[in-house]
Amino acid sequence: MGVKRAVDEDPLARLLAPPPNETAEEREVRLGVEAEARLRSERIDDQLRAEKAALKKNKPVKVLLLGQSESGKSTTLKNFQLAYCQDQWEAERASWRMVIQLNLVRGINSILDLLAEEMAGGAAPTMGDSDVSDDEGPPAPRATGALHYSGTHRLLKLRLAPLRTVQHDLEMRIGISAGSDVHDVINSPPGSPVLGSTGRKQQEFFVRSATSWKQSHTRAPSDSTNVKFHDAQVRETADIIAGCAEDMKAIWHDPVIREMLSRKGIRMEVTPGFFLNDIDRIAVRDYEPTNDDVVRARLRTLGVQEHRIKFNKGPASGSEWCIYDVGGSRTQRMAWYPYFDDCDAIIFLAPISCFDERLAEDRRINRLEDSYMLWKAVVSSKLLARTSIILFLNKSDLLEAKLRGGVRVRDYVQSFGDRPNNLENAVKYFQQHFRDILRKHSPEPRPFRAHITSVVDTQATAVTLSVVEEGILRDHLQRADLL
Ligand SMILES: Nc1nc2c(ncn2[C@@H]2O[C@H](COP(=O)(O)OP(=O)(O)OP(=O)(O)O)[C@@H](O)[C@H]2O)c(=O)[nH]1
Ligand SMILES: [Mg+2]
Repeated sequence: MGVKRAVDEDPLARLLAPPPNETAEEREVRLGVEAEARLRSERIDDQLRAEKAALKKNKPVKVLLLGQSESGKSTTLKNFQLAYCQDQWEAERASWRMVIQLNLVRGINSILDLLAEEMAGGAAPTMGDSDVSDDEGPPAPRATGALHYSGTHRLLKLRLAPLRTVQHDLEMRIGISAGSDVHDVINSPPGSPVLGSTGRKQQEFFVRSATSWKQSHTRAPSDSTNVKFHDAQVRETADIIAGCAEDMKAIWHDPVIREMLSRKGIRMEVTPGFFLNDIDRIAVRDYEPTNDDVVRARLRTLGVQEHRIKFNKGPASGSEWCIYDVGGSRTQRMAWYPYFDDCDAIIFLAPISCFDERLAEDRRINRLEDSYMLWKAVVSSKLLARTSIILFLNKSDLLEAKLRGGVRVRDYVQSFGDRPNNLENAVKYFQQHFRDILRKHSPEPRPFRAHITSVVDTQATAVTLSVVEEGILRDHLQRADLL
């Protein structure tokens, strides 16, 4: 009765209602037509749903690599590229030669700078007077006796002078290829806890574009004169570096120089990106970078660089990912914000070996404290409340080397207390701190996903990445209502 009244009252329903004098035969035909129409409509709905799902599925997975400078973001990206973009990796490998040569030459030039300063009677070579003195930590043992710099040091300094020009040429070549200015304002060579803060104008090198400096090496030569000139430059650089090999080794292994570095609290042997233990292999005329060299090469990132990776194997096979590698120094962090929107996952790199180091860009800030602070900002962000966050407690190899070398965590992190000073305890302690921050500050409860990493170890990192990829993809599909 109710339906009848509704049909009577609704003009559209009245129009579509079956005729009152419909015969049984007509009714059967009408019902058949209606059933077919319903089926067709359902098929169209299914198709639309499938298309929408495919669209969502094909939407690239957006991943941000975050963390302070030198935390290992670009190195993590290289692990993705090595695993999934092999052709491109092979094509670009040779172009990294310039960067690796530059890393090595910069390492030597940094030592020469310090030596020149010492020989000119600059900063006294004691830990107490060095830049490291403003680090928190144990009172510096006073080094006894002045260091004696001999004629050999003077001679080595002179004979290695051509490396200044080599550094400049390499920076120009990489920088010009990238079409950008080549110097940063920060006075710190890579990875060094101390170098560069003595007021010297040794500046860290970066290029603005992620790819153009590599393309210049891989693209077809357009002008044969230019190509000849370029090849001659490459040969000349390799010749000079090879010619300096013995002197580079001599200065690097010199006991007085080692003592000078040690008194300044500089541990170049555990400083990534200097290649000082590889002089024999790299300072040769026909040097070809290995995969490992490329992974370890240091080129500072400026701004935010987008890299697209189409996965052809592994758990994420078939999906396309957009990975953003960002510059991590304090002045660059404002540039991250626009990328938070619509971001599927963040891989947050926290270098746990840095508990006794300070930021190159602000010597008042302990690097571990800076990582805690950044982590807190990321996990407490409302904008990122639905973003998967994965923590890499990175540089665990360097942490182990430091602890084995006798550096005590409790001298820098008082609350570490009397726990045994080994890798296992230190990692557990730092990890717990990151977990506590997440529990306390995440706007919604979210799982704490952490991995202990050393991203220069590509084999171990490949295993970690496959676990990470699977998790990120699952979250991505869940977020798109596809699971
Ligand atoms: N031994 C060791 N070295 C590492 C590790 N992760 C990164 N490195 C080295 O640390 C240096 C800095 O790494 P990058 O990946 O360039 O750091 P980043 O986070 O991209 O730094 P910015 O671009 O300045 O923000 C490089 O020389 C790397 O080879 C690690 O787990 N162990
Ligand atoms: Mg980087």
